[in-house]
Amino acid sequence: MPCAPILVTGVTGQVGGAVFRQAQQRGLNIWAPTRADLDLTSASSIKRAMSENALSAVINCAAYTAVDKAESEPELAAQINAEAPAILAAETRRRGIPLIHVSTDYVFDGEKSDPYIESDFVNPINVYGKTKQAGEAAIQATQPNHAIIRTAWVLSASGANFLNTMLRLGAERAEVSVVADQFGCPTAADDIAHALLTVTQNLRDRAGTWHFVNQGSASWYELAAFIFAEASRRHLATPQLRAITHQEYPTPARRPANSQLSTAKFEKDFSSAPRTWQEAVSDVLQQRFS
Ligand SMILES: NC(=O)C1=CN([C@@H]2O[C@H](COP(=O)(O)OP(=O)(O)OC[C@H]3O[C@@H](n4cnc5c(N)ncnc54)[C@H](OP(=O)(O)O)[C@@H]3O)[C@@H](O)[C@H]2O)C=CC1
Ligand SMILES: Cc1cn([C@H]2C[C@H](O)[C@@H](COP(=O)(O)OP(=O)(O)O[C@H]3O[C@@H](C)C(=O)[C@@H](O)[C@H]3O)O2)c(=O)[nH]c1=O
Ligand SMILES: [Mg+2]
Repeated sequence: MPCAPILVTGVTGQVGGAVFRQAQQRGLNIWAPTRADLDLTSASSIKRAMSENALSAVINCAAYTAVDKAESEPELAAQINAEAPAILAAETRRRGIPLIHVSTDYVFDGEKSDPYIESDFVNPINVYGKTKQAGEAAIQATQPNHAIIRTAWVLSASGANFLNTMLRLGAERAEVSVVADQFGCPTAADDIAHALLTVTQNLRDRAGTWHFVNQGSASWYELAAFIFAEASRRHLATPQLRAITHQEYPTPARRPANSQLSTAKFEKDFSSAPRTWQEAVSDVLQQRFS
């Protein structure tokens, strides 16, 4: 009997799109409805979509990801990032299938100086982070058969992300200023997708939270400098890049000063080590310019 499909949400996004493409390459049976067929703001839409098919697992890649806008739309962000995962948790539990859920480094406050491990205290400092943390908590309380994969600073060739913002601003302006006092782990959507499929296929009776990011860390400024150096190598015009503090770049949402994640647990449990962020970002730029 062929295996029932894996439901993947967020297929029009960076991570969901990459999961969909890689799953197809692996010959997996995937069902990836868009928002029109599965609207995460509607409990009845989620339940209806899930009852249309027998499913073997759910990978939830959809989210409200506009960090600054979330500060003025907290209810909508909570519906998508907290209430929808709670419903997915209840529905997957009822069906006896695992829920693989994507979460974020922004569940941490950024006060730690070392990379965060999975058991570290969560203390989100913005609305987006609070709603993502509430989603994690709902899943942990409802569905024993789950994997929460926290990732960070997601980049892809076509998505709405920092890399594409920098390339756009770099083409428009002579000078670009970027904060140099917030540190994290830039990560390619393709690498996260690979990790999510590895977890989905090897979860067995394990449950829990794992961190997955590309290796190494950078400030947003260092990431911008790397992106422009690679662009310049390809003979594109690049701006003067200026390092600033986060106080010099006021935003509606506060962001953690250090949200590096340790991947030691993922590497041990899934026998797989991520590549460096520089390799991953080079790859994204290669795709972007080809
Ligand atoms: N982007 C990042 O830097 C990071 C992301 N993450 C997490 O990774 C996951 C994937 O993020 P990423 O791929 O970057 O996200 P994107 O912003 O690229 O995509 C979000 C996806 O969610 C879908 N979505 C939003 N609202 C709804 C809704 N009401 N009903 C159905 N679908 C909806 C969007 O659909 P539509 O196209 O219709 O809007 C889109 O497919 C998320 O859980 C996010 O929190 C974690 C760390 C960093
Ligand atoms: C556009 C721009 C941003 N910045 C700063 C603002 C901010 O501190 C930092 C990054 O801004 P962005 O809005 O691109 O990134 P942000 O939305 O904070 O990215 C986050 O998204 C969510 C979904 C996550 O889960 C996180 O892991 C993280 O990737 O760069 C500058 O300093 N100069 C600029 O020109
Ligand atoms: Mg953003």
